[in-house]
Amino acid sequence: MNDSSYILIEGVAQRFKTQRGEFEALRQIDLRIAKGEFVTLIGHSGCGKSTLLNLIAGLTTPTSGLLLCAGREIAGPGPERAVVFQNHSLLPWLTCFENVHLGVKRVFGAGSRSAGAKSESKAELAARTHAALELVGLSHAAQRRPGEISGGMKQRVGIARALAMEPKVLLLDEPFGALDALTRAKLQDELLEIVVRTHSTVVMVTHDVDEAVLLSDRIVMLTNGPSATIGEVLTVPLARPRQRVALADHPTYLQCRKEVLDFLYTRQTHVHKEAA
Ligand SMILES: Nc1ncnc2c1ncn2[C@@H]1O[C@H](COP(=O)(O)OP(=O)(O)OP(=O)(O)O)[C@@H](O)[C@H]1O
Repeated sequence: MNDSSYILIEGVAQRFKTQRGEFEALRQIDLRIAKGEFVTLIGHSGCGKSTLLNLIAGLTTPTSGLLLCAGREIAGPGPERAVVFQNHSLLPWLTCFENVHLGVKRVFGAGSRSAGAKSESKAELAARTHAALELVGLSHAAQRRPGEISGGMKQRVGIARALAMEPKVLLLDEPFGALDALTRAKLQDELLEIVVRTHSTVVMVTHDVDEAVLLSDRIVMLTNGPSATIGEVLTVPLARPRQRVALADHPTYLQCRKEVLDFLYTRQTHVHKEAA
């Protein structure tokens, strides 16, 4: 393993058994993601973006092919790979603090550390939890429950929970999909800052071309399913830190945007057959 193939995906295919027989969602996926890189997966609805992200998360195993993270086979979920879903999946009866703390305890608490690593004290676990909530600007809402905060705040708690576990890889499945445009823009900006601070490797599923260009080092464009594969990979040569307003009429930004739109709406028109 070297830093340029921190996540290595080779010859991956995913087939599902359905009532109408076997359905091939993904075929021949080959991708190397460097340490610290921000990669987005984009493609039409149902092409297999979440299927690929779930494979990297270790939530599913491929029908064929190989996935490695830091040189080790991905054989299941692991604390080095945290996932944030669109529906933020918080436990409604716990406060924001407790929701984040739960993840922190699982990774750093008593009995959870790998051999040789010392489990942390109660005070240390609480400090980690507070720090994560602060990172996403939610210290003031620590004692509130999910039902008492907005959708954007819930999503920030989900991100705080993932970040608090200090994952090497952050996997985001349309984390801002359910939010209004302004909240979405604010969270994208926060994510940009957090990623710079934490040097995380990020793989993010999105439908949003502007989001992909603004956030990514590379955009992986998937062909339509069934049997989707990687159609094109676009490198976004924009310097960081990136400012959305300054980029809005930047020629490189506009060119990248055009290339992704061309791929999606000229080279991949949306004809998709759902699995049974
Ligand atoms: N467990 C499963 N069994 C059968 N088919 C499945 C299963 N999971 C996903 N599929 C099918 O695989 C294809 C890819 O699904 P996936 O959810 O990965 O797409 P997606 O690109 O993330 O879609 P969207 O953008 O709409 O969220 C779809 O046709 C879906 O119906």
